[in-house]
Amino acid sequence: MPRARKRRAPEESHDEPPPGNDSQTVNQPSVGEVPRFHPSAQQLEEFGIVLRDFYPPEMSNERCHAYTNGTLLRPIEELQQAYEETQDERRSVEPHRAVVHWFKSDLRLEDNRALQLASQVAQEHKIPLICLYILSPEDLTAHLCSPARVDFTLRNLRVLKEVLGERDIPLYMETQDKRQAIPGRIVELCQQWGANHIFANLEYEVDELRREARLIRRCARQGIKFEAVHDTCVVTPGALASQQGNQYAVYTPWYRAWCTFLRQNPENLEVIDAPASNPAGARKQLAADLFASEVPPAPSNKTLSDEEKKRFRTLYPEGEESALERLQKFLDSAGRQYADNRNYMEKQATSVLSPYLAAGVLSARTAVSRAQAANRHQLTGANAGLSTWISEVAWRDFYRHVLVHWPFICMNKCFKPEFTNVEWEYDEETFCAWSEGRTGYPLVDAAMRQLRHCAWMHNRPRMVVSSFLAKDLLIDWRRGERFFMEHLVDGDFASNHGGWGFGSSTGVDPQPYFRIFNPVLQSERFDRDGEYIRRWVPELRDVKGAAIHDPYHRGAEAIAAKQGYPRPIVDHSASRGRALARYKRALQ
Ligand SMILES: Cc1cc2nc3c(=O)[nH]c(=O)nc-3n(C[C@H](O)[C@H](O)[C@H](O)COP(=O)(O)OP(=O)(O)OC[C@H]3O[C@@H](n4cnc5c(N)ncnc54)[C@H](O)[C@@H]3O)c2cc1C
Repeated sequence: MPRARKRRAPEESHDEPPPGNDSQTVNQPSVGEVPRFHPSAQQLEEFGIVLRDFYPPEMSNERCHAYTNGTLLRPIEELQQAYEETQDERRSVEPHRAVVHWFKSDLRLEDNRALQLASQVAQEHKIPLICLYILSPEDLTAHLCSPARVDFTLRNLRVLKEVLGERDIPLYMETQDKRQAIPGRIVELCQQWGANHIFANLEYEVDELRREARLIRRCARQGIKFEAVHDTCVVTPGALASQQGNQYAVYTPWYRAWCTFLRQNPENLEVIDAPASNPAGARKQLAADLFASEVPPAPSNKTLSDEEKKRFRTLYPEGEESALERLQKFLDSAGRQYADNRNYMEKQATSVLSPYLAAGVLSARTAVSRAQAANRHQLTGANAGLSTWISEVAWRDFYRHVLVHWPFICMNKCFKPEFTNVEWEYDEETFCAWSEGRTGYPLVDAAMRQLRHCAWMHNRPRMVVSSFLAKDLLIDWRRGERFFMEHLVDGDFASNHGGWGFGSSTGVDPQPYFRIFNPVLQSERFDRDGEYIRRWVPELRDVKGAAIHDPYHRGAEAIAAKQGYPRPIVDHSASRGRALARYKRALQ
């Protein structure tokens, strides 16, 4: 972890309630030398992009640069500072009656670093391990967690409780309505259980890093040692630097460095053991209500219908056993042809492991380690399919490394802040047509309907629909980013932001903004026979041949119109010209 330098902690906390919902604060110059708010802040609030119940208005581009050039302290550095400030108190803490592991998005027993560390302390001191999960409806709302993702989490908690119980380890679960109350509640529970040690795996989003920094201090004041450790990435953020010592902003050289690092430090791919069972007497020693704890219900704004629950259970069965089985099956079969097939939507050629990786039911380390073993112990070379798949899992690491170094991307800003100056359209009707799959572009519509039905979408159309929203419709892409999070079962901040940065050309991708996907050509290339479209757009089921990709211009107008399929809402070449002009103007 980088050492924290003495710098200013930012005045605005992404975690604290905003200083008042006062639109007059927007556009005001800042206290100090860095302007606080961006001129379009009000618009972003009205279009539902910045959630002002939780966050301050959109920050100025100057503040983003202040994070980049190191004037403002990054959240990971605030965390490091908390560790340094409390090291004396922490050093003197001795284990007491129990050790706690706090589960967040690491819902598994196998290959879980913090859980194993907690287990080791418990075993060494012959005291029981207690596991904890806190559901925060406010966090789920602030972080735009989809009902499908909440349901998946709750289903996995049920399995976790069972498998932990087999090891006499209790999983205590509760709901905390106010997310600000979580650190205090954790301290309270540790005191109640006589636990002086608590472990958790780090999450790299801004709210979480700042919460953990506060928790380190709060615990230390109470004689409790809180350890938040790196686990979710195969290679820890900050471990890779360019020759100039900088964080990489481009994937290809970063990926080369990632492979080199793993070859030189193969222990990073060693899978970690599951926790040992609690001592035989743990069930008697611990309060009975710990073992009787029930999985909390989904908050009312995150519930699914019974039909949806059933559907998602079939599509994404819960539990790490299911995840490992899916992984192995993929590596043994489709994974070997992944390089050739992965872009074809109808081939089912990808692993669909993203829900498991996002919720931490499967660790990225296990995924890469097993793929490497299947690939004759190579990260690259040997089988092209498996090598390409490893490089895709690496994207997940890459976007987390980017998030840690440029934390403002987690605050409704893009990696290239100058692109927040693009004059976006804030048109609700057009946005609805896109989100409901009524744009008249069959591939876009099929993909959006797949998302609504499966809470998941294949990667290729994710790229197409994000580009379509940002470029063809010129709608502020951050609304699309939000919509994805609110609907995806695999919603993951870093990967989603990275994907939207790619689609809207506002992110780390080095390609210039004038790369604009043509949705019809993409459809012809990656859904050659139109099977994907026919599956998700029933209005076009009877359309034959190439007309499926663009029915109104290829002689299938009568069928499309009869079935009520909409005409294209924009003309691609005209909207392309409009996008190029707007992007160019923003940069000028
Ligand atoms: C606009 C947009 C939004 C996206 N939002 C998310 C998101 O919220 N959550 C998410 O997990 N992925 C997201 N992705 C990345 C990617 O589309 C999904 O990870 C992938 O489609 C999941 O399917 P799979 O598990 O079959 O992937 P596979 O092709 O089997 O890949 C294996 C794993 O590698 C990782 N991975 C693969 N491609 C990427 C990528 N481009 N970026 C980051 N990780 C990747 C995922 O964890 C995935 O499960 C997004 C991509 C775009 C373009």
